[in-house]
Amino acid sequence: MSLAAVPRSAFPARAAEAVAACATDLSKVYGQGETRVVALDSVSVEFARARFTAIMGPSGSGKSTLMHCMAGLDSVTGGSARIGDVELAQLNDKQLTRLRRDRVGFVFQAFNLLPTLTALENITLPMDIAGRRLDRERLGRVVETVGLASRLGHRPAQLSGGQQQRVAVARALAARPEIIFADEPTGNLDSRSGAEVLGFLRQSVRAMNQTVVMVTHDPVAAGYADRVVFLADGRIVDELYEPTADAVLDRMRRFEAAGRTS
Ligand SMILES: Nc1ncnc2c1ncn2[C@@H]1O[C@H](COP(=O)(O)OP(=O)(O)OP(=O)(O)O)[C@@H](O)[C@H]1O
Repeated sequence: MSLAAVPRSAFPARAAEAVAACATDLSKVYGQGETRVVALDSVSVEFARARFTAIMGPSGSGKSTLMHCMAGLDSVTGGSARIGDVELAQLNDKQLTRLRRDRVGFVFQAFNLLPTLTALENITLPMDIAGRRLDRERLGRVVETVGLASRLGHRPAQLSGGQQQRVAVARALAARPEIIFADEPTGNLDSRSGAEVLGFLRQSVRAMNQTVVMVTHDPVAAGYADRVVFLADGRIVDELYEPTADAVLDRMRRFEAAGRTS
């Protein structure tokens, strides 16, 4: 393929930034006939390495679908989703499972911890399952970063919601994934615990060069990111670098007003 034929991303990373993951003309359609929904409509976007990117947009705009397609949790209808140089559509189920296990970290709104395991066992579980050697230095650093050193022997029920989410963040970080996808990670937390978790995610980007992509409804949460991309009706409509919560809120209001008049 000639270079001219390579589709350029409509929302590329900044010039000097390496790309950790990207979508090119990515489409996702659910259902057919009367129940047909175009959840993603030709989305092109790059997610820069060692950066914290937030995905925002109104309910139903396609945020979770984009994240799920990029993370190999859902198949795409058209276009391409890549992690590094791996084209997800070309992987079979087994290869996708391995990619998610070895190269991707997840943080969900529900903390998804195993109740019978201690915090430490939850953190190391993915590596145990993968048969990977524990990187003790990394683990120590992660545990210190998320402030869990005194809680490692506790089970999830003995931890607050904020602490449980910190365990989930530590679990995602410990395996040193190429990219972490976080879906509303503060959705179940009070604002103080939420701020802590967001601070740790940001710290992992700054101190450990982690790449984080986070779906959120919350302009305050998006204010922790380096960049916000805005989705509306399955399309990326705008982006904001070095966002503040106020600037994000202002942009969201403008989209909502435009949506009401169009
Ligand atoms: N499994 C599915 N089957 C059918 N339609 C779906 C499915 N998942 C999502 N959709 C539809 O696709 C569109 C985008 O949904 P998605 O969950 O990605 O939006 P979202 O921006 O994450 O919304 P929210 O903020 O409410 O979580 C919506 O219209 C939704 O109803």
